[in-house]
Amino acid sequence: MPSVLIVDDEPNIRRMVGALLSAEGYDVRDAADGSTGLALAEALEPDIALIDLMMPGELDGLGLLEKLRERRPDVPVVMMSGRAALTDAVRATKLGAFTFLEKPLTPEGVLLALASAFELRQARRTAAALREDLGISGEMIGDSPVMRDVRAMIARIGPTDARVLITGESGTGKELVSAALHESSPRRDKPFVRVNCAAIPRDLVESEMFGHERGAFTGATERRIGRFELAHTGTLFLDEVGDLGAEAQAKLLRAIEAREIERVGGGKPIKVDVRILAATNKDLAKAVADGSFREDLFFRLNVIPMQLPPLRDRPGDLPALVRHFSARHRTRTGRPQVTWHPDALAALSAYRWPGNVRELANVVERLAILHAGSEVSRADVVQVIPEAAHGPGQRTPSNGVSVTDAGDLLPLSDALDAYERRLIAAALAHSDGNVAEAARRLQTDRPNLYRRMRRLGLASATE
Ligand SMILES: Nc1ncnc2c1ncn2[C@@H]1O[C@H](COP(=O)(O)OP(=O)(O)OP(=O)(O)O)[C@@H](O)[C@H]1O
Repeated sequence: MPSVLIVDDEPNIRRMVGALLSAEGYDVRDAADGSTGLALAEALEPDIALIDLMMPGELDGLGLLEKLRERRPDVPVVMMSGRAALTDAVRATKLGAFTFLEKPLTPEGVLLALASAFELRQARRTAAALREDLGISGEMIGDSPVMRDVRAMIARIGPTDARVLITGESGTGKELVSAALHESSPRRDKPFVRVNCAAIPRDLVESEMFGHERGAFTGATERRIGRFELAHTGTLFLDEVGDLGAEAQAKLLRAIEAREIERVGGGKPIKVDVRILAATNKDLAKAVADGSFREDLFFRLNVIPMQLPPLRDRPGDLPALVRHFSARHRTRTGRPQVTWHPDALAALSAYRWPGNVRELANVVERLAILHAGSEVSRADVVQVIPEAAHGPGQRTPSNGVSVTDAGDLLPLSDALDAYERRLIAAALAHSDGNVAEAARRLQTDRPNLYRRMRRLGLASATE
C-alpha cells in the first residue's frame, strides 16, 4: 500500500484529500505545518509527499520541499497551491518538485499526480537496488573514529591519481571504498572497471586483463578487449590482488610502469590511462617476505595504504548499519519496517562477525524478512546467530577462566580485554553509539570510557 504524507494548514484539504486517497487504498498521514511535516517524513519515510505551498510557520511549502530533497531525495513531492502563482510553480520545479497541482483540486487531478509520483518512486527504488547490486554505489555508513578517518582519506586522496591499496578482512567494505574513491575523482564519469583476480583461471589472466586478438590461442575466436583497455581514462579496481600468480604479477607491473599494454597475440603496444586501485584480504607484506608476492609490484600498488578495520573493532557503527540495512530492505521490498530492541542490538554487537559488514547485512535482511512490521528481540537474534548468545551478562566466566567463542583458553589479560571490549560494545549499541550515554550505562565517566576504548583500539588516539 503506497503511503502518502499530506502537509497543509487547511483542515478541509487534509480531510478531503485524505478521505479520497484512503478510499483509493493509500496509507495517509497528515501534518498541519512544515516542521511537523518534516518530522513525520523523516520518521515515516512516506512514498510520496503532497505539500501545500503557502503555509504559516517557520517552514513554508518551498522550505519543506527543499529540506525533503536534501534528506529524503527519493520521495517524489507533489506541490499544491491556492493561487495560480507561476513563479512559485517554476521555483518548486527547480527545487525538484515532481509536479504542481493548482487549487481548487480535482479528484482526478490528485489521483493522476499521485499515481505517476508513485511510479517514479518505484522506478527510483529499482534503480537504487540495481546500482547497489552492481556495487557501483552505496552509502558508506558509520561514524566511528576509524570510519571518519576513512571518509577524510577518501576526500583527500579521491581527487588525485594516487594508487591506493585497500586492505581488510572480507566484507569490510573494500570495494565500497574503491567505488567511493572513483566517485570522488575527476574520473567519476568515466568507467569504473573491477577485476576479481582470484576468480580468473591462471591461464586466462593475461587475456582478461589485456585482451587478445582473434586467433591468439585455441578458443580465441573473436578479438577481446581486456579490462585495462575498458578502464581507459577511468579507474581499474584490482580486487583480491594478492591472489595473482607470479606471471600475472610480472605483466601487471610492466603495464603499470610503461602505462601501456599489449593484447595477447597483438604485438602492438596500446597506451592506457588508468588509475589503479587494489584490494586484498591477505597480508601482502608477509606475502612479499615469503616470496609469493613481488616486492616491486607491492610498492607500486601500495602508494597510499588504507586499512579497513573489522566490524567487531568498531561496535559504535553497528546500530547505524543495522538501521541502514533494514531501511534498505524496506525500500527494496516495500515491506513494513522492523524495529530493534536495544537488547537485540547488544546481542548483534556481541558477535564476532567474521564476514563483517556483508554478513551483518545478510543477518539484518533475514531478521527483517522474519519479523516484518514488528520488533526484533534478543531471542530472535540468537535464533539466527546462536553465537550472539554469548554476549556480556549472558555468559559469566566460570571458575575465573574465560573462553573465546571457539572455547579455547585465553591468557587472562586477553580474556579480560575481550570481555571489556564486549561490554563496551554492548553499551555503545544500547546507546546508539553515543559515548557519553554508554559511559552512563557503564557507570563510569566519558574520559575514562574513552581511555579504555583507545586502549582496546575502539577509538582513535585523537579522540
Ligand atoms: N560502511 C559501510 N556502510 C554500508 N555498507 C557497507 C559498509 N561496508 C560494507 N558495506 C556493504 O557490505 C558489503 C560488503 O562490502 P564490500 O564488497 O565492499 O567488502 P569487501 O571488503 O570488498 O569484501 P571482499 O574482500 O569479500 O570482496 C557490500 O554490500 C557493501 O555495500
